Amino acid sequence: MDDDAKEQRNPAWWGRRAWSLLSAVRARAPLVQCITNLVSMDIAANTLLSAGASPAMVHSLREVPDFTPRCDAVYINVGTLSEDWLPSMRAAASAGRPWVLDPVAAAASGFRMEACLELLALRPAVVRGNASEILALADRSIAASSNFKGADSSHESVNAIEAAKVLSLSSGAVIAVSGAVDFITNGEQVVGVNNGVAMMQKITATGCAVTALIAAFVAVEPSDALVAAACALAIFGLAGEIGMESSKGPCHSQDAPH
Ligand SMILES: Nc1ncnc2c1ncn2[C@@H]1O[C@H](COP(=O)(O)OP(=O)(O)OP(=O)(O)O)[C@@H](O)[C@H]1O
Ligand SMILES: Cc1ncsc1CCO
Ligand SMILES: [Mg+2]
Repeated sequence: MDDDAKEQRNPAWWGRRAWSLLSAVRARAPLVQCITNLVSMDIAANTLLSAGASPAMVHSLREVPDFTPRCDAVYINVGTLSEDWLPSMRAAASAGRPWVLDPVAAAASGFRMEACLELLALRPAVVRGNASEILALADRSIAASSNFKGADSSHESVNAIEAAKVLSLSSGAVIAVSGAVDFITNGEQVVGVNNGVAMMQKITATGCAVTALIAAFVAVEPSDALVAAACALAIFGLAGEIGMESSKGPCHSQDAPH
């Protein structure tokens, strides 16, 4: 192992990298075009703004030729995919900007799976999904799994590490699997991020929001998507930990005041 790889095993190195990339986002305010699902638009835009980036929810095919080349990164999310939006996704992914894919519920239908695989062939810098989504992209037979939960994961992230490595090597993208521990791989190295709180699964589109943040980090560190993705996931997880300290979380019916 060379000196740089040894240094990367040091948690202090990761802390410094995460802080320096967040500082770069704040200083440069990268413009991130988001073609994302209707559920996630607010939380993704607010996540980008809170980190210092500039979000733009621009999804018309007619705007892509003018707008996408001016962006620092592109974020594409298939959560509420329709036939109308797929051409915009294809065009924005092909515009020569670094881009990041969120394959929400990839196994939900043949249409969605084909769209994800087609987009994957357009060379995203990073794909961030939950364990079920990454497993399904790596092996379509997982799509037939009986405990399929749509946009939610029915698998643990640790059980998708090998699939993520295979998918990374076959696609050329860095693959990030979110969960109790987030795992990020370029097919050889695997980095684990242990931040976050379980409550984040109970807020819709937190996964979509962190993928948007990954796009902002890729915008300021396009030459090292593995580090960009891992640092974005760590910062987002830390934000969740800080939020947990001041929040009581969602109110279940048995806890509600009578
Ligand atoms: N058990 C857990 N403990 C700590 N953090 C978690 C846990 N589960 C998820 N997270 C964090 O929550 C965020 C969203 O990850 P998750 O895997 O739930 O995404 P997702 O299923 O794609 O979400 P969505 O589709 O709602 O956007 C990530 O930052 C992840 O690290
Ligand atoms: C609930 C849901 N359905 C489609 S996208 C989305 C947001 C979480 O992925
Ligand atoms: Mg998701």
